[in-house]
Amino acid sequence: MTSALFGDDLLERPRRVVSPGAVHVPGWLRPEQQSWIADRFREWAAGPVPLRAASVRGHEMSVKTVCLGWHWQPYRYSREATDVNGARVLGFPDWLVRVGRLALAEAYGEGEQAERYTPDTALVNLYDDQARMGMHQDRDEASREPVVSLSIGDSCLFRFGNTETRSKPYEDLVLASGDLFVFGGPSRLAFHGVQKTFPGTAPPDCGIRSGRINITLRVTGIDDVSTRTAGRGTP
Ligand SMILES: O=C(O)CCC(=O)C(=O)O
Ligand SMILES: [Fe+2]
Repeated sequence: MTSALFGDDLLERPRRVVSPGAVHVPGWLRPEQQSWIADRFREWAAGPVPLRAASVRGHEMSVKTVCLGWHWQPYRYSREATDVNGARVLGFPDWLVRVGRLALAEAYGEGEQAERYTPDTALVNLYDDQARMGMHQDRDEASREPVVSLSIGDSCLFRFGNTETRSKPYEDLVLASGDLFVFGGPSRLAFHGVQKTFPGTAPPDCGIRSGRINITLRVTGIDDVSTRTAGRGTP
């Protein structure tokens, strides 16, 4: 009873700086926010670019992804999903920019960095019970602004390592539904991956019954001016 009232689960999983610039905030999204985002996920997955497993060096990833703003494929960003169906990806919604700014303020404190943070792409991943993600760096962005990660649904075992190698030292932590994880600064290029999910752990009110959604907000650092003026005739 009191644990439901006073959130013992959150007391047991305190907010934590995992390494300099990498901050884990358990239970940051409220259940109604999680389930609202899960509804948006279903809209995004409906297209124009469907969820797809990206191919990395000829191997399909076990995770399925849909992108907003810019489409990611190994190892670049484009407006059109040329490796899927050629359609232009959905725009990056304003509310997600706001979420990104709130996330940075939560992780690093209020201030100019949080106010100015303007993510322009989101990689939205869906994990089924077997899916995992090998150790990698997020380094296809020209910008080194932080990555904001939001998790909804089943918990997972997340491995967060160092910037030099895929191997130790690293730390394994559980990312549960509603958790925020931000990595920037000296941890921006840390290797990380998802070892496994824990099927059946999605809370009943999170908006998905099974599986895990992870959203990473990023700043591509792509200068769009060349695209916009490519038609010439600009005075
Ligand atoms: O699912 C996660 O928590 C991490 C996802 C990730 O590392 C990525 O999309 O690059
Ligand atoms: Fe990543």
